[in-house]
Amino acid sequence: MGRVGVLLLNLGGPEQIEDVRPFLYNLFSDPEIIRLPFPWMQKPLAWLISSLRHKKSQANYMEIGGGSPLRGITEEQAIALQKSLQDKGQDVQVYIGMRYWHPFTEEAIARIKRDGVEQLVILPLYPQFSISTSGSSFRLLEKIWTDNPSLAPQQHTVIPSWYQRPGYLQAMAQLIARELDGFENPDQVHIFFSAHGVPVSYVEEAGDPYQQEIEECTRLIVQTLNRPNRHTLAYQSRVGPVEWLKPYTEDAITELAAEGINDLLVVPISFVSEHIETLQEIDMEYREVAEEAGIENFHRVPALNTHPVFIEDLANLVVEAIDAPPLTLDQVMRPQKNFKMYPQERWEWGMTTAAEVWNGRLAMLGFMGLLIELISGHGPLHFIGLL
Ligand SMILES: C=CC1=C(C)c2cc3[nH]c(cc4nc(cc5[nH]c(cc1n2)c(C)c5CCC(=O)O)C(CCC(=O)O)=C4C)c(C)c3C=C
Ligand SMILES: [Fe+2]
Ligand SMILES: [Fe+2]
Repeated sequence: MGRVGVLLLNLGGPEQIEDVRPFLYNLFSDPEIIRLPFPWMQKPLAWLISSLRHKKSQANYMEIGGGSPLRGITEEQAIALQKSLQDKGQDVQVYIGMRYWHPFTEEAIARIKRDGVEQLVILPLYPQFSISTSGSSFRLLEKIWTDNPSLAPQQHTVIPSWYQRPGYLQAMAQLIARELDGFENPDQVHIFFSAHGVPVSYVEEAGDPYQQEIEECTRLIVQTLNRPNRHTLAYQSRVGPVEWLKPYTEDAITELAAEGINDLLVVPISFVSEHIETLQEIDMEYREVAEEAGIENFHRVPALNTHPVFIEDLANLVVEAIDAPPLTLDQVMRPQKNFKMYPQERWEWGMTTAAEVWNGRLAMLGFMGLLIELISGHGPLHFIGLL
């Protein structure tokens, strides 16, 4: 066996307040985050959204100290994983490839090439697969290696998702049990699983398995926890005007409060590190929603970060992947290529789904034109004197 490397894939986050705008630009430039019919629209729209959103986003990052802790935590996870692999007799180098901020995936691939890694294990730090997260990073890797085949390692294997791993489930159950036992009446606490949302169209039109994996993951954590508490699953962090997976976290919290729930324990489940959505959105925004709705005791389970049971399980997962027959990017991405993706749809006449989608697209184009005109002060409506 040649030199082995592990590539940890993650989202990345702005490290300082000035990074927020270019970070948002990178995020919205990703066609897996905003699915548009024409590639040429992607960059102008990314520029527009990052320009309109960055102030609000910066204010949120200011509330957690001016930047995302994601890079630091991911680096600690990489060090802990490498150590755990060494303890198992595996001489493996661990790399980090972020999708939207430093260290970028491209940088990681250059280092992997320079170090002469021959066999690469690709491990996303997202327990559940989504087109918008792991899928996006896989697509980027595919592109890097297609554009420059000399950068590809001799052999690679992909771990698409791993939410059903026993160590991950045990670590989550341990953290939940510890928080439950901090309440006065642990059995009366309502456990509230809050997953990052995605637009409904990802699941219903593009075939994203994310919702199904989140539901299954919640079921397995509850089973592993083996406590009598009631629980709810809801989706947070909605962005933009389209419909996202429901119930929305804020609505579900308000409904539970109306039912008379007094003790709520929030469990973030789509991400294994502390980040803006746990530290600001849950700890500040949703806490306020809950308290205003009458919930007296609002607690949150910390993210796994470098929980030893979790890291040990990741190391076992890597060892198993090294020994198993490889699962290539092509094999993992092939089912996605058969999904109904917007730009590849075939046209049929009448009020078909495709017609509705095109109505939506044209309306969106008009809306974008209007926004650009409102911001720039130039355009056809100004020309004919309507603005
Ligand atoms: C599994 C986790 C995540 C999914 C699924 C996901 C989908 C998704 N996200 C956006 C838009 C934004 N995400 C932002 C930050 C962000 N997203 C995730 C995770 C998932 N996203 C994380 C961990 C972070 C935070 C990184 C950090 O800085 O700590 C942001 C920026 C923050 C903000 O302005 O609110 C946006 C915007 C979409 C549109 C989407 C699915 C289509
Ligand atoms: Fe996100
Ligand atoms: Fe948010």
